[in-house]
Amino acid sequence: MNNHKVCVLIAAAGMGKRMRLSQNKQYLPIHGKPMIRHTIEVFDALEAIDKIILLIRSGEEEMMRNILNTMELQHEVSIVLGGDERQDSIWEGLRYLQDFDGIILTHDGARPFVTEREILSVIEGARSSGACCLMTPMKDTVKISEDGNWAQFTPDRSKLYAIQTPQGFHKEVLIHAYKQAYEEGYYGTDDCSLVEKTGKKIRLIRGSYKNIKITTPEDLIFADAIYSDRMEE
Ligand SMILES: Nc1ccn([C@@H]2O[C@H](COP(=O)(O)OP(=O)(O)OP(=O)(O)O)[C@@H](O)[C@H]2O)c(=O)n1
Ligand SMILES: C[C@](O)(CO)[C@H](O)COP(=O)(O)O
Repeated sequence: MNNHKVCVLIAAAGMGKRMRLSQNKQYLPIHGKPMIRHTIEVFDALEAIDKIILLIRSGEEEMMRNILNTMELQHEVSIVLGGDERQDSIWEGLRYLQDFDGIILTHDGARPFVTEREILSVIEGARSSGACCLMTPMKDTVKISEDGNWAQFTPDRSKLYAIQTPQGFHKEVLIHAYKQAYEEGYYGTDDCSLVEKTGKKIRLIRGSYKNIKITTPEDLIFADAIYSDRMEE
């Protein structure tokens, strides 16, 4: 698998409802540049990446093309329309990649602070294990509740990991998992959960607490701090 090509599917076709804005959060500025541009730049800088596919919302083609036109890209970036849920968007990317064979990375456009080192570790994990993702050990105590009002129980924190993207797969592993998920009507919040359901084990790779997903408004405060910290490194 060492010589196999690597393609990244960047999911940017969400609404960003939890940001409570009238626009898709992908275009919000972080230190003067749209969030999605930061994300694309990290992957574009890597020689280990062969293809970049951007999953976007219908109606946002011009906005995305304008951003790409202002960048000095090393890679050709293809734009593909996403679907209703994140899973549907990734599936559209997989359908677009029918002739591609190799390693597929999936990444959230809303995780602009991923590093080159983390991406390379996921490519290596995908090559050696077939399926992997970045994680960080849980820092908080987690409770299970059916209704959000009353706690049922507290899982053992030493066995809990917060899962991030990129997630990396041999293409056939991911395609098999997606087909099975759609047959079973299963929707997951990440790609690894679909692969787990096929019985395949997922390799967990230690990531960084800085690889946050911009999800709610206060994440922009953390984003500014992480960006400033990076500039000082
Ligand atoms: N139909 C969708 C839904 C989500 N995503 C992408 O998946 C990533 C992770 O999803 P999330 O943070 O939940 O983003 P949104 O769906 O945009 O946010 P919300 O759930 O608050 O609406 C984001 O980069 C988002 O653009 C996507 O490509 N297609
Ligand atoms: C894939 C993911 O980033 C893993 O943490 C996340 O689950 C996607 O975002 P969502 O908020 O769950 O849609």
